[in-house]
Parts: sequence; structure tokens; C-alpha cells
Amino acid sequence: MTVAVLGAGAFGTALAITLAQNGPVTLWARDAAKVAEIARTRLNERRLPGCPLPENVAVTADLTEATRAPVILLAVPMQQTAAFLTEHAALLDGRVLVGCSKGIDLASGRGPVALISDICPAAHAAILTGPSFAADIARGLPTALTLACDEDGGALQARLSTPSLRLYRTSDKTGAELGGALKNVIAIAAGVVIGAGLGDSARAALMTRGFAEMVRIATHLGARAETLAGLSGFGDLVLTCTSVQSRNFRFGHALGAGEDFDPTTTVEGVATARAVVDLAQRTGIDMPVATMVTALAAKKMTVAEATHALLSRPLKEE
Ligand SMILES: NC(=O)C1=CN([C@@H]2O[C@H](COP(=O)(O)OP(=O)(O)OC[C@H]3O[C@@H](n4cnc5c(N)ncnc54)[C@H](O)[C@@H]3O)[C@@H](O)[C@H]2O)C=CC1
Ligand SMILES: O=C(CO)COP(=O)(O)O
Repeated sequence: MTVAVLGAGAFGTALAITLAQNGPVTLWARDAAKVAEIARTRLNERRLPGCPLPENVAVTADLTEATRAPVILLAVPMQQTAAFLTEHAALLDGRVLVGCSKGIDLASGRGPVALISDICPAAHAAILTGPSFAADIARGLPTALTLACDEDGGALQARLSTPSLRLYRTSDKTGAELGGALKNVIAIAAGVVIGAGLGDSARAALMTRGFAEMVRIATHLGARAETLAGLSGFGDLVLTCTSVQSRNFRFGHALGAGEDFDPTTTVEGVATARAVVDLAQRTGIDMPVATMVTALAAKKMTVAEATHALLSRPLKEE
């Protein structure tokens, strides 16, 4: 069964490489020149250097050709996803569409799987998410992810699992997409803490209280608490708050250290923090860490002010 991966960034390319172990894969990118270069060199040197594409990965800029595959993975960044789905709805609606991005769309407050269902209502929407750096997946290092899909998703789970990539299945799509989105916001905060020299104890406190915040809003929005405690929530929170491989963590680290950061790097947590604060205001849910991340990223607050604001909140039960 052919799988198509739409979006040839680091993650889309890594997924194409690992999924080629199970059968043919089509990797689609919008830029024909980039497609030609990847096809010639068998490398996506800009996004995933040093990870060659197997022979059975076909690279194309032809979306009609790519979307003939029975399973389609969507790996374009979150804030581009709504426009992408809308533009190509005629090709995508009714298909098996697996969202692979992590975030909340700023304009609509929706995550990837909710956007798929809104814009392509006849699609079989799923989401693949959890702790995994693209380079680790591409190199065949052991990885476990959550596949949130319809109840009959066993065949999809099998097609998307490889000898090194183990998928656990859930029907809680809301929980899976919110866990992946929210952990990026907390990862930025963890980066700030380390970049500003506030220490490992502060990071542990922030991860734990950040996790409480994740569970609070996600369950309010219909997620199951146990999904947040799984790979797509807690698992990914641990990974991205503790590794310099994470772009969200590195972005926060630069903020905390007062250093510049390459603005072309994909940092999903920045827009998502703003989307989360909007959601928090609409639902009346308390989201202090996300609020601080939004203020820090917009340079409306210093690290010292944010730290003071968090530490001086009224004392309460855990
Ligand atoms: N890199 C990683 O380790 C992981 C990334 N993800 C998620 O995957 C998503 C994509 O991230 P990466 O691949 O890492 O980003 P990236 O920065 O490596 O690549 C993004 C790619 O998307 C393409 N793109 C942007 N807008 C597009 C559009 N409108 N149509 C088609 N293509 C478009 C860009 O040309 C670029 O190739 C993000 O939501 C990220 O959170 C999830 C797990 C791991
Ligand atoms: O989601 C990821 C790991 O699970 C990748 O994290 P970054 O987007 O922060 O690099």
C-alpha cells in the first residue's frame, strides 16, 4: 500500500524514509526545484542532512499524483495547514488523512485533526504525534508514537509502524492533538528557564505545573486525561523540555539568554501559545505558563518579570 507524505520538511522526509521499509512512499513538496534536487541527490540536505532516501521513495511536485495513495500524511507546518487543506480540498476530501503537525491554528483555534474534519468533512481524519525527533526516526533509532484514529484503525496502525517506529493507537483525537500542541509551549518556557540560568529545579517545577495546565485545558476541551499522560502529551513534553534538539526549547533558550534566533526556523509553540491564551480567555481556564510564553515571545515582559509573576501567584493546593 503506497503512503503519500505531503510536505518535505524534516519530519515529512523522516517519515518517508522509515515508512519505505513497509512499501512504496511518495514524498510531495510544493517546490519543483527542491523536488528535482532531492530526486537527484536522494538527500533533503537543507531539512534533514545526512539521511538518504531509500529507492522506493518517489519524490514529486505533482499533488494529483501524490494524492492517489490510499493513505496520506500531512506534514506541513501548523499555521499553513488550514490554507493548504482549503486550497486542495478537492483532492483531499474523502481520503485517509493523517495530520502530523503539532499546534493550534491561530485563526480558528483548531488543531490539525479538527481542521481536517472541518475543511474535508468526508476525510477519515487521524493524527500521528508523540516524542520523536525527525533525525532519530530517519536514522532508525527506536521511537514510539501515538496514532489517534477511528476505532477501526488497526490496518493504518500496522502500515505506519516499522521495525523501529512503534505506534500505540487511541480513539482520543482531541487529546492527542492538544498534547502535541501544548507541549511545545511548555518547551519554550523550559528553554527560557535554562537559557536564563534559573536551574534544573525550576525547569522541573515548570514542566510539572505546565503539564497540569495542559491537562486542565485539554480535558475542558473534551480530551481524556490518560491521553495527556501518554506519549502524545507527557512523553513529548519530557522530550522537548529536556533536549537541545528541540527547536522550541532552543528558541526559549535564546529568549532566556537574550540571544538572537534564526527566524526561518519552524517554532510551532510561538503561534500556538497565542492561540492557547485566546482559548484560555474564552473558556476561563487558567493558563499562566502559556500567558508568560506569549508575553516573553512578544517582548512584552522580561524573564525577571515573568518569573516574579509566576512565583507570586496566590498559594494554593497542588
Ligand atoms: N522536526 C521534527 O523533529 C518533528 C516535527 N514535527 C512537526 O511536523 C511539522 C513540520 O515540521 P518540520 O518538518 O520539522 O518543519 P521544517 O521546518 O523542517 O519544514 C517545513 C516544510 O514545510 C514546507 N511548507 C511550508 N508551508 C507549506 C505549504 N503551504 N505547502 C507545502 N509545504 C509547505 C516547507 O517548504 C518546509 O519544507 C510541525 O508541525 C512539527 O511540529 C513533529 C514531530 C517531529
Ligand atoms: O515535536 C518534536 C519532537 O517530538 C520536535 O520538536 P521541535 O519542533 O521543538 O523541534
